[in-house]
Amino acid sequence: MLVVEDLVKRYGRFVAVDHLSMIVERGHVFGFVGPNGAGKTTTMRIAATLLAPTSGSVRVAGFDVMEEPIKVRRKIGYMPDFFGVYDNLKAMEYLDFYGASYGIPYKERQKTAEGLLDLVDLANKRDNYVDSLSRGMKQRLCLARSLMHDPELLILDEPASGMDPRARVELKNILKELKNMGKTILISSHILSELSEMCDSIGIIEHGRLVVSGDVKNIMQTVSGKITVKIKLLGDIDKAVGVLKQQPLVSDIFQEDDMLEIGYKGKDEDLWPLLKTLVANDVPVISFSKTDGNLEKVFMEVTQDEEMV
Ligand SMILES: Nc1ncnc2c1ncn2[C@@H]1O[C@H](COP(=O)(O)OP(=O)(O)OP(=O)(O)O)[C@@H](O)[C@H]1O
Repeated sequence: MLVVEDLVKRYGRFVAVDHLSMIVERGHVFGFVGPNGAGKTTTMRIAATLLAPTSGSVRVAGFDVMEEPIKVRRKIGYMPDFFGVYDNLKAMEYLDFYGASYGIPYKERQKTAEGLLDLVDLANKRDNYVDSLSRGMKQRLCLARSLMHDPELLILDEPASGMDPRARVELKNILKELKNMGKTILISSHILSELSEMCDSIGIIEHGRLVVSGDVKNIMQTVSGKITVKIKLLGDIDKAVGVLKQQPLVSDIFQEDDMLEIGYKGKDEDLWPLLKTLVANDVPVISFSKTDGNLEKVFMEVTQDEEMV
């Protein structure tokens, strides 16, 4: 759905995006993560046809952003990180205004706007002035605005920034619904944990370069080279630790009460022999499960800027 190839953007001599290539598959939610100034907004603005690249290409649904920007704009819904709203309009009028600018007939855009106000949970604010809405509500309205022309690809630049925890959960639910509706979503954040649960794949960007990208689980395994296994025990922790220490594929062992968390350098199919060994040694295992590990650790491993998570 979105193909970025060898993209470069320079501001004078400063390189903001440095030979970046990535692919966002149709129907996927792709998390674009990186510290402040990494080049996320620049990349997204180029994909949204608002900024010209220095070199390289970006294609949306097969259309090049430089060669066919109008066609690209029909395909995308863009929510910028900073946006203005027209304060003398009511929520419904605001969406209607955007619908009209896309040339959507009156009846159709009224129906679409009502549906979108429902989706972003603002139906009860349809006749309130935009100016009077809270920041989180304005953000949701802006998301609804970007959906008025039923785009296939949503480009959301830090949509959760400044939202309180409740608003973030609500945003996650809205994005889930949009994914179920078949939308492709490119969403950025400098907070990895915000994205890890809702994304199919992520790309980590630093200094304009894509440091790592792909399926969330694969990334964690590739980068850290190990999987994490949680083992719950009915006592006899020392015995379990003793047995685990003798296993060559076990790299680290952390203990928390009756739970052990281990780093395991094997593959999925190497896990059952480990469980078998524990049980054969009379270790009282009551649960044994592979977890997704800690994405934050991966983020810190592949980037150098300590302040970002
Ligand atoms: N118009 C501009 N002129 C000069 N430099 C710019 C311009 N726009 C962005 N930059 C620089 O390019 C780099 C990338 O900026 P960008 O906004 O793309 O980063 P970001 O990853 O979106 O960061 P943030 O999370 O802070 O929004 C930054 O160092 C920024 O200062």
